[in-house]
Amino acid sequence: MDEQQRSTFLQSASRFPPPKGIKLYYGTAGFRTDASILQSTAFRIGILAALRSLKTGGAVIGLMITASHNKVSDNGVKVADPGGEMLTQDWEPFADSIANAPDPDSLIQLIDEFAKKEGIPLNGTQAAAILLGRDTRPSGESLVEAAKQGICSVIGAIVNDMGVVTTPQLHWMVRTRNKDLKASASELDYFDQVSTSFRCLIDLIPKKSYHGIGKLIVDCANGVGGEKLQVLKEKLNWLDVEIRNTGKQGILNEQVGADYVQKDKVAPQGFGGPDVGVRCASLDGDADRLVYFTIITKGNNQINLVDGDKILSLFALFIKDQLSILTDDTCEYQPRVGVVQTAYANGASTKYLKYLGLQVIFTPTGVKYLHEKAQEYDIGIYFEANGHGTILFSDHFLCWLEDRKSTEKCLEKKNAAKRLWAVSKLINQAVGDALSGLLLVEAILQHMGWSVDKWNELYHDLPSRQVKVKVADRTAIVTTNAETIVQKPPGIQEAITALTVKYPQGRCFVRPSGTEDVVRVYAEASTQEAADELASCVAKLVDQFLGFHI
Ligand SMILES: CC(=O)N[C@H]1[C@@H](OP(=O)(O)O)O[C@H](CO)[C@@H](O)[C@@H]1O
Ligand SMILES: [Mg+2]
Repeated sequence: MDEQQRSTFLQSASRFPPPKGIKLYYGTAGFRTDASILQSTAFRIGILAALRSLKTGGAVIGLMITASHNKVSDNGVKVADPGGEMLTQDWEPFADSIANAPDPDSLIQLIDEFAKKEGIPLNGTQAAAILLGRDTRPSGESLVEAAKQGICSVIGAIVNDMGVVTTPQLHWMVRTRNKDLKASASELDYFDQVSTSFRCLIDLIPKKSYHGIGKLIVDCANGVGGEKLQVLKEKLNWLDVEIRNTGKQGILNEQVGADYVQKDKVAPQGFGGPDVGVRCASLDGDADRLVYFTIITKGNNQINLVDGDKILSLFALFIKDQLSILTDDTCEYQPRVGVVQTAYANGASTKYLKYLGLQVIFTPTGVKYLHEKAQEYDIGIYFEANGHGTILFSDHFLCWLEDRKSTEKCLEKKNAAKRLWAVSKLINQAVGDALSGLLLVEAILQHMGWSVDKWNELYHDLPSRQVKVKVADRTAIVTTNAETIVQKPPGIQEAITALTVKYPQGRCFVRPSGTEDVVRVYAEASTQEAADELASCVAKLVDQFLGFHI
């Protein structure tokens, strides 16, 4: 790096000392911790984002300040790569090392070495471009400022602050700008694209099968999703949607939102007796997760949960139906469809998807793994049970589809092509997006004329239980086979298997969490009592092998 660059780094880095005695990690979803200790991380990851842009030939890179479904006092920093996907895993060790560099000199040395190794020019000759966004957390503003200072300390870097946006909106903007350099890819463009493609799907519903499906109530986790869904509601003149928990009164993610509803299997705050039987949905704090539910009876907040696995099944079914209208065995080109899940997917969902004739693949937990796998297909559909997921379409498939859409003579086939095209425009192909996912669910339910109960009947979830175990060192557990088998410490897998085979339809696995200091235990069996018992026995086993007493 040249002298001017070195002195610019030195001056700005001295204003952002790292927190003492704390080690930070770029985990499953970027850095995430108490907001009060993130200033230096935001600054340093600002630098990283600018370097990433330089490395990718000046492509637009995203930097999002959010801690998703965590409590309001937390915050986080994560980076979006040129395709709108998560930062490449190769750069995570560099992110860790600069976040933890003890002083400006060691920080500059790390940057210098890394830039040399990666062949990144640090002499101001090339421009870097960064899009910045944040969720509604009060700490967001000052962290955005810190990130801006980091970005601007790389000479020639340009930063564009998009303000308060959902995480998927920022990823979408990054992807769209890089795909089409002329595209403005503003928030308005996002709303235009999703509302136009949603309307297109509704207009393509065969009139004879059209039935109204009634009101929808959406819990917005008191986060950013509330104000954005309001924009869509107005744009679509969508009268049958009621938006709750918009953050005007309640606290972000406190007993509200998709994570709370999915993990605790209860209705969020602000929902009750009058909502029994109504189709309800929950977004998380930064609107990248979505689940549906219905309240079962008045007087308690028990719900029927319609989770990410069921959203995945609905999408897969619709796509398969449209593809089978469009192609037959004589077709030269047979698009490859892949469905990607993790071990947390309910066994009944996997069985259903296989019964549909679809190829189901498993990856380790974490969107980056699922997304990467889904990219290998013409149509790759992925979801985590917690409601994060999307559909990816290959360029080759989209070219073929565009041609079919315009040249197809048969109206039924032409309409199927138009529907798939609209899905590719509506769904956010950068990351899971609760708002575009919600519109796709709504369009498909209307297309099918299905109630939420009918949808939920696609298959019956196997009873399951998830528990967490605190251990001395969770990294002592090493897994393989998409986290379903424990390799280390020796002996534990044999003991888990011996317990699991005692339960009809039993399935159980353990893995260290990537976001919390715990080991997670997941168990499934034919009854709830059996699933609970299996989970609790295996949790005891984990404690015996790894607990604090050894
Ligand atoms: C069981 C579970 O829900 N795990 C979540 C959770 O990861 P853990 O590594 O299990 O802590 O947070 C990740 C990031 O949000 C999400 O991708 C993942 O699905
Ligand atoms: Mg989230």
